[in-house]
Amino acid sequence: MAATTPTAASNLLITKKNLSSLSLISTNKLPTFSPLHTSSRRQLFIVLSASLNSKPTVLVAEKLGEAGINLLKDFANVDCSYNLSPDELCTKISLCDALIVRSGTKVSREVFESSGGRLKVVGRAGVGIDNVDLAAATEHGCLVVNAPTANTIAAAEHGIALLAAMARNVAQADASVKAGKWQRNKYVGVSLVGKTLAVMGFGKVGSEVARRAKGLGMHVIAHDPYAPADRARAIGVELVSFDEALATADFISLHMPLTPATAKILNDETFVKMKKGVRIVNVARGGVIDEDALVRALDAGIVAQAALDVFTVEPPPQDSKLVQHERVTVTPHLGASTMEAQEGVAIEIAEAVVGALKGELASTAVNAPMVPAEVLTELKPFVELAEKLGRLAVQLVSGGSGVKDVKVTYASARAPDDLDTRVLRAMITKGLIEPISSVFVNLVNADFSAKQRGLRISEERILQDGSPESPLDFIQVQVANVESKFASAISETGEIKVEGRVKDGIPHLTRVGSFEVDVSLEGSIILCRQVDQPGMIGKVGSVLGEQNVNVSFMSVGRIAPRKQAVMAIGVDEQPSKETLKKIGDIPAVEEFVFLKL
Ligand SMILES: NC(=O)c1ccc[n+]([C@@H]2O[C@H](COP(=O)([O-])OP(=O)(O)OC[C@H]3O[C@@H](n4cnc5c(N)ncnc54)[C@H](O)[C@@H]3O)[C@@H](O)[C@H]2O)c1
Ligand SMILES: O=C(O)[C@H](O)COP(=O)(O)O
Repeated sequence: MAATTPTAASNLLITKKNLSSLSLISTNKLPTFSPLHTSSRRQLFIVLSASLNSKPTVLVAEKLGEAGINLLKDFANVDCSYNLSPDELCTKISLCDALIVRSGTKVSREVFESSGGRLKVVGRAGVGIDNVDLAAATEHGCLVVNAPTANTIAAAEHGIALLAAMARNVAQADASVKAGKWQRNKYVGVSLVGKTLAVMGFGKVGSEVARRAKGLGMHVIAHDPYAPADRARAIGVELVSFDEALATADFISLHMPLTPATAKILNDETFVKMKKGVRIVNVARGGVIDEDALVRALDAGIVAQAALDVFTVEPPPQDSKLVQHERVTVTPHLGASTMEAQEGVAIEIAEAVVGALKGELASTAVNAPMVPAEVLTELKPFVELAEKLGRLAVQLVSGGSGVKDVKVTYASARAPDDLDTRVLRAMITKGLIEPISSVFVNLVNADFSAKQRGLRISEERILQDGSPESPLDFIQVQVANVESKFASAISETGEIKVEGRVKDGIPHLTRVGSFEVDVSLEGSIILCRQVDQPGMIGKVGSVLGEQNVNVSFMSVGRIAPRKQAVMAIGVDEQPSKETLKKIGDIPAVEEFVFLKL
């Protein structure tokens, strides 16, 4: 009877029944464990795989500060090609590992599709990522990073510049003088001091604008459904409802991101709720204002003036009524355009892109879990453990049983709030999916890939007594409603169960089904169920030794003496089919499975 069932992951199942001849080999290899054997340990946060061997190529599609370009050049081939048409970008992208843009380049789904899987990182040299199709990036496993802090002050200063320039008609008066006129009465402005400014969006830029406006003697209120009231209070700003902000403000300054919820948030309906003669500044995104409605509100005298740095379509059409309106001051998206901000943004994005290309987890990732460096260092061995448990669990499923329901249990002495499991879940998902598919799973697309495959992953935390020094005691992965090619992997409750711990920084498999084992998760593993009797370790070890397969670790878990036992054997090399057959031929061996890590 044929004994092997090779799967997509080249696993081998040999059951005792299927074996014919028996041959015993003398023991010539003692089981050894080398905790220093780390050569097979893989980079944990691989965002890139192919480019690690050769210099990656970074396409810089918009002007970037020199310091950033130099940083990139130290690590990659840098192609600075500005003003590419969408077609040219799609053509070039298939040769690039990373792309860096500002707000002027649309990184559409077509760009990701055209990349043929090579594009691994998109760096947005700035804050707003509304020009990047994030869903498409995630589906293609492409990390998107931004530079969220370096241009904050520049944007806030530009907001204040527009506020003051608008109030004193600076742009209009300048144009008038240059046209040979001297209209001192026409350009009488309004004062800022004592006026109420409503900051809409109290994030990085909004709070800096608020701080500066207070310095100008303005009464500042803010609307932001997600901002903590104490942060606002700390700089003397009261958080109010949207309607209250509209009803009480003399000036409104917009600082929220463009999202489905904020698109055209200022529209015909909301303009009528404003104080007559309100003045509006927008350095956020053009799309948060219904621009036609703004023209109507200006003409109706509801809005006295507007100062706009951003537009729904950039550049706006030349004959735009809004841009040409005499009470509107415009700048061509200059919020981030200071020498200082552009150098800062360039360095911030170059470091993020190079880090991502090196396989490090970016702290400014937009479409992947952001894990602070110190947390990551602590979680690193558990991340490796998580992926390997996923790999083991899925390889234990017998062909034909679709994996749908996976339960992950994290046992820890830390309070749930102190343990961010997103990275661990992503790596378990990677382990579960990669051995049985051609999909490349990373932190970016793990949840998406699981959903695509109908894989439901539920998570449970067990709060343990003891010191919370280590983030986790053990991780358990259970696959429900499947059969196993290694019957002993099925627990008392009917699921495939594998459990692991980290010992001395090395991930270990510590339970299979109901059997306690202890094998370091390096190289590959043979699980073997046998009748517990003397000499078994030696017999299996000698079969492997004879074939020059190095055993790195061996452990035996048993129900009771002389009853059934499960032996877990770590091997550095992949044993041949003949070797595995010989193991199965050992009389006491009832079933065994070879699992690749
Ligand atoms: N003109 C420029 O050159 C320039 C430069 C920098 C930033 N920006 C833009 O400015 C905006 C703010 O940037 P940031 O760095 O301060 O971002 P941020 O994420 O720090 O702040 C955005 C704030 O908006 C809040 N918000 C979300 N939805 C809201 C809603 N419906 N109503 C009110 N507030 C809401 C968020 O809670 C957050 O506090 C972004 O759109 C960014 O793209 C423009
Ligand atoms: O979102 C941003 O960071 C600003 O809008 C700046 O965009 P820019 O990089 O195109 O100047």
